[in-house]
Amino acid sequence: MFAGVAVAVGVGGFVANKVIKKKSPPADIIDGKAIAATIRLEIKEAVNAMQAKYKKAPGLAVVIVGERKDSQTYVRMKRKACAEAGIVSFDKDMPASSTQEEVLQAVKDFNANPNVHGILVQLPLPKHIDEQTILEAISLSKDVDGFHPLNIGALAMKGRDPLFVPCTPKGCIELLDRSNVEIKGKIAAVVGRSNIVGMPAAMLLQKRDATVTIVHSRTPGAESIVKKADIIIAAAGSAEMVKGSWVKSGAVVIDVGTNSVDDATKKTGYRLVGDCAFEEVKFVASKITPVPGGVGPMTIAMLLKNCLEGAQRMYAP
Ligand SMILES: Nc1nc2c(c(=O)[nH]1)N[C@@H](CN(C=O)c1ccc(C(=O)N[C@@H](CCC(=O)O)C(=O)O)cc1)CN2
Ligand SMILES: [Mg+2]
Repeated sequence: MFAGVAVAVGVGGFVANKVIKKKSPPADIIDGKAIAATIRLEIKEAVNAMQAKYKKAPGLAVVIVGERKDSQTYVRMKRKACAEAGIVSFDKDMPASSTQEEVLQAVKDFNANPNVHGILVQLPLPKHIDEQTILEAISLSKDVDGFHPLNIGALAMKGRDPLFVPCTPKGCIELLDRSNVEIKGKIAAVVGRSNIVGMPAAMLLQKRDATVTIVHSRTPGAESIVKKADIIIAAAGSAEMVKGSWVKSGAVVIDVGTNSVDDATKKTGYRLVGDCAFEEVKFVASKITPVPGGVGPMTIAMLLKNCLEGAQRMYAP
């Protein structure tokens, strides 16, 4: 944001009024990587306490179908995070040619395994597999991704709480809470309406007494709606879509996007950018998450938290 400051400038006895455009100071950075690291330590302590008391560790089944590089990276990160927290991971790596029946069977086997407290199927699945059918086969009490329609339904209802809340939206709320951002009574805009982020994020904000608008690709005047928001969750999956001009001065911006864009200056040939034009938005917002290092690490921390909570419900209901 630019603040117009009128100053008197003297030049060789000549004084003129000149407006100097002064940039607002940049937003505070919400350090998701650091917050996630703190949460992962908290989880590790709780896992140790569970071991000491019940001689049991939480178990997480991680199912991946196919060889997508990004999915393999996320699954590797999840398994490493489990190991560090003392959560036992049960691996099921299946070829892209697996049939829907084979994936269903893997889920059913994990449903029946008493040492498994959480089951996640990495998304997206290969095209020939019906995602919804697989997600609905996961036992409600092990649905650590929170994608089962009954968990989503409870999230949508007043007076009901789901057994599990989807990890990325849960991470967004945790970032707001741990950054002392009040949600109650605030105007919020969620950009994007996906089942795994936008829609549940909107429901969570509403449950916390924010007034929420979901903006999506068919929303007329999206910019002017977003500009009214005190809290913006950008989850459209579109690189740098939310410009500085879309953001109200002082708004808090949570950027869920992880879009890779070509960058010849990088060894990898690409870099990650969010759904917000960070270099513009940071001069308008009061707080903002970076990409990478914002919401992404929280997704994994919340997965561990959900798995721990699932195990705690089984041993100490
Ligand atoms: N079953 C699920 N599938 C998918 C989910 C999910 O929650 N459950 N979410 C996404 C991918 N995802 C986890 O699975 C995920 C995405 C990004 C990150 C992350 O830490 N990103 C880092 C950058 C990592 C990099 O360098 O590539 C960051 O933002 O700092 C973690 C998890 C889709 N599928
Ligand atoms: Mg499909």
